[in-house]
Amino acid sequence: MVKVGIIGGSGIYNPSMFDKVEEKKVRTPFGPPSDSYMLGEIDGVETVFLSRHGRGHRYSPSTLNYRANIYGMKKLGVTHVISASAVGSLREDYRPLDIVIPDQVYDRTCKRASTFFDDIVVHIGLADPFCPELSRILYEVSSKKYRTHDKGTYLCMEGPQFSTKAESNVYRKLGFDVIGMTAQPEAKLAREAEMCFAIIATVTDYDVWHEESVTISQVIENAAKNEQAVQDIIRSSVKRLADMGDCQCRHALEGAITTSENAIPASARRKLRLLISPYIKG
Ligand SMILES: CSC[C@H]1O[C@H](OP(=O)(O)O)[C@H](O)[C@@H]1O
Ligand SMILES: Nc1ncnc2[nH]cnc12
Repeated sequence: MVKVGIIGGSGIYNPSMFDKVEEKKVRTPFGPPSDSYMLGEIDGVETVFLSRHGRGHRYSPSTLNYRANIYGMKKLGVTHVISASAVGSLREDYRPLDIVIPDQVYDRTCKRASTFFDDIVVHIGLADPFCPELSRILYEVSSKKYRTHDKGTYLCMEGPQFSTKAESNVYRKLGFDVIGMTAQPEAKLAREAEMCFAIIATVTDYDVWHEESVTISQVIENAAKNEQAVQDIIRSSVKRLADMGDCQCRHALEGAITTSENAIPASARRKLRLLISPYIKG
């Protein structure tokens, strides 16, 4: 059974693409998520929405609780997560208001808890950090109506300040395509939680290699201009996800739990049961 989670980023705070909405608070062993989850459905498929930064945009990319947000999705039975994100462009041909479905990410964050597994040792594979199948569906749906790029490397910076011109130019020279502040550790955690995860990125600006400066009002204004497009892409993709077959992402922990079963403390078993129970007896 498919259940689709949607994480709304800057400029996307409401699940107005849902048919009916019920609000649910979720408790997690990692603390509180950014907000309540909104439960609903799209064309008969169960859906869950969470505002990444919380209502009123209360949490910055460095302070928001990624572990709680992703754990909450897992606890609600979500199998596929679509993240909506605002990004700056690092190349001329990825223009403001274009849509990008990134296929790679380069992690430059340094202040964030980026694994569920502090109490046991788990090494998952992350060579392809975004689910290729989910990304393909998002691209196919989006490109029918909107100017869409099917790949790109997302440079995830710590923030919350925007880049300097020197940094922006270095990122371009290194071949990165778009820049944002939230793709990691979200993608890592979704993989650890064995959920398919992909990003619909809206280009809001050309970052500072091209412009004199980037301002938050410019980002929010352009993200809001594309809100209807993002909601439309999600609505049209959900039905197709219901037909998506099994996927490697859903088995990411197979063979990845390195700590011997008999060395896993009872407290860790309790805390991590939701994530590791298919692989651990008792
Ligand atoms: C609001 S300006 C910078 C902010 O926007 C993006 O957030 P999100 O990915 O949640 O749309 C970017 O990553 C920064 O966090
Ligand atoms: N230029 C930029 N840098 C970092 N994050 C962003 N989000 C949107 N535009 C951005």
